[in-house]
Parts: sequence; C-alpha cells; structure tokens
Amino acid sequence: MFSERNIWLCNPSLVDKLFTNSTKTNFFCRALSTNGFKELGMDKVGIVFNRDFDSWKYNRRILNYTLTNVKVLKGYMEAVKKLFIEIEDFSQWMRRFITDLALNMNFGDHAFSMAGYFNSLSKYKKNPTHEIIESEKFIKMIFMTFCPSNFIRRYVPPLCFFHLRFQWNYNWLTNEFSRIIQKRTQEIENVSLDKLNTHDVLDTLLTVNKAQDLKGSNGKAIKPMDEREIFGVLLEFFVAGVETVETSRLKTNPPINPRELYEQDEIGGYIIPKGSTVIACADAIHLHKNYWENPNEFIPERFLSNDYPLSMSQKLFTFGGGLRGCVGKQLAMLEMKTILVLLFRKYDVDLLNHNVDAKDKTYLLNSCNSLMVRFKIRKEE
Ligand code: HEM
Repeated sequence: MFSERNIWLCNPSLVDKLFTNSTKTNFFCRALSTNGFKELGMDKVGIVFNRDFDSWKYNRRILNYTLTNVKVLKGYMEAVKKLFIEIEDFSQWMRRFITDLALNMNFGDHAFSMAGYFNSLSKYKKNPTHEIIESEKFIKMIFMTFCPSNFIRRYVPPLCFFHLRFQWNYNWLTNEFSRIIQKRTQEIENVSLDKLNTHDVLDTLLTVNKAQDLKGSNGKAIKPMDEREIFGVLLEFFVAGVETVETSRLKTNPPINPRELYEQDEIGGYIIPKGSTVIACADAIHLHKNYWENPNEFIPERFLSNDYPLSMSQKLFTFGGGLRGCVGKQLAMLEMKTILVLLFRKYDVDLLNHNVDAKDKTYLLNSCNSLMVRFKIRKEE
C-alpha cells in the first residue's frame, strides 16, 4: 500500500486506452486499494471491485439485463414517485432517500431509514418500530462496509476504533442479505415463472440467472451466480448507486476512474510500467480549457445547443467509459430525471445565500455541504 506508481491523466485526449471496450485491454482492473476488499472476499464478487474477468463479465451481463428491463425500470419510477412524497425536505434526506429506494428496488419491500432519520431529528421522539430499526441498521452497516483499505480500517484513527464494530456490521449485512435471498429463492421455486408478478431486482436476478448459459474465456460454461455472488451484485446498488446520484460536470462523482495496468503500456508517448495505477481524472478533464468554453462556469444550457460539438460530448466522462463504464447509467438518468420533474414542477429552488463559496470535501466521492438551498412552493399560474 502507498508504494504503487500513480499516473493522473487530466487531458481527455489521453484516456482512450482506459475507456476502451476491447476485452484485450491491459486496463481491465479498477485499481483501488483492494486488500480490504480481498480480505472480505469482495474482489471476486459483484462488479465494481471484481477482478476476476469471467465472474465480472457474467455478473455485469445479468445486472445489465436487469437494469434495462422495462418492467424493472417502470417499477423503479413508481418507487421514486412513491418515496418522493415522503421527503420534500432535502440535503441529508437524499442519502436516505436513495438508500431506501435501493432497498425498495432490490427487495420489493418498503424501507424506513428516512423515518429513522426523521425520528432522530424530531423533538418528539417515538419508539421506533422494528422496520425502522432494521432500515437504520442497513444504512449504517453499508456505510461502514466501504472503507476499501484493511490497513486504514485497522490502524488509522478514527476508523480503527470501530474495527470490531465494522466486522460485526459486515457479518450482519451478509446474514441479512443471505436470509432475504434464501427466502425469496424458496418463494420463487414454488411459483411458475409466468405467474411471478413482482419485478424487483432480486426476483429478476434469480430468474434471469437460471436462464443464462454463458461461456467463460476458456470456452467452459460458467455456473449460475451463487448466493454470495448475488449478494455482491445487490450490494452494488449501495456502493455505486447511492452517493453518485448527485452529479455534474463541474464536480464529478466519482472524481476519478482508476485502472491498474496488467502489462507495460504506452500513453501519450510515455512508457508506463506494469502494476502502475493510471487514473482518468474526470474532475480535471471536465474543466480542460481546450475542450470546454468557460470551463468553470455553470452553463447547463451548453448541452442543449445544436452547435454543441460531438467532440465535446465525447469529453464528458460522468459515467466513466469502456468495458468498466457505469452499468447503471440508464437507471441513474431515469432516476435523476424523475426526481427533477417531481421537484421542479412543485418548487422553486434558490440558494439561501448567493455570496457563500461552494466548499467541497473529497473522500472517494465529492460532497458539498456549504450551499444551503431554499425550496419555495411554486405559485399556480
Ligand atoms: C448519477 C449516478 C451515477 C453516476 C454518476 C455513476 C458513475 C459511475 C462511474 C464513473 C463508474 C466508473 C466507470 C469507470 O471506471 O469507467 C461507475 C461504475 C459502476 N456503476 Fe455507476 N454511476 C451512477 C449510478 C449508478 C447506479 C444507479 C448503479 C446501479 C446499480 C450503478 C452501478 C455501477 C456499477 C455496477 C459500476 C461498475 C461497473 C464495472 O466495473 O463493470 N451506478 N458508475
């Protein structure tokens, strides 16, 4: 750890090799300090941190199918609308909103971490119900699960103080997912597939998973996902789909797209040794003055213009690119558009104080808590 060479690419003309769709690429692995994930066995399950090509390919194909399934997308829009009614007060709510949405979408059950948050703020505390306590546990456990380095988890304050708690959390999360997956597998086994009426992600994964016959790179058939792999894919909704859904060109989330180099390769005329980490730095690329007019200005209308050059849109990497580009892009766009429509048709949104600077923090993802906004109910015209 901390000994690898890191190469940061801040010019869009250099990132083609990282964002290629070719399976022959030397840049297949997303380079993050994976020892922490390895210890938990997460480097061979799911998608985001998966380093096993065959397993990643299979999981990605299944998730891709699931996330583009019209019934799943329709169910998702309905869930967004239903849950939106429960917020109408923002900032901290958003994380819980998206977490509840992910739980709702994955398991088809209503989740209540927003209610838990409300209870924590309210002067008039009520005894939380079993559902609220369970949903609250989910949001805390999931947050604690994603400290990627086992070194940091063990030795760097303040996280090291929570190490045992972290282990406990992780075991709780694994057992909880396992209980839900087993219960649902049994329910599905007792019903013929054409009678199955639900379209949440877990049902879709369990049914599609059975119908696939994928061959690995060695030509051998790959076995369907087992419970642990389904756990990994379900977890992706929380790893990749919660904090990312507040996004822009000016402050991109995630701000970087790292790849670990399999073999020595060349970029921009420089030879880069095997094992280096090459990082497409979206935050810098999106502000490059050669490709963006007034790069530091927030001008969303630029994307509407007919003169908007294609070459410029090819320099926008909000969802990364190539083989390991975001598999949830379509779903995320649907989610964001639905939320914006629900929000702006009812409210005018303005900054509370136009003179305050946007101060942001980065811990894997960018976040900004300094800009307070005011929501005013729109007057009917
Ligand atoms: C606005 C919201 C989102 C943004 C901006 C976003 C952005 C990204 C980015 C930049 C990457 C890395 C791409 C690369 O390394 O080239 C990524 C990967 C990924 N995203 Fe998203 N994402 C969003 C929402 C979602 C959602 C809702 C899901 C749903 C499950 C999701 C699932 C994934 C997965 C599984 C990967 C890993 C793909 C792989 O390694 O093959 N994302 N996302």
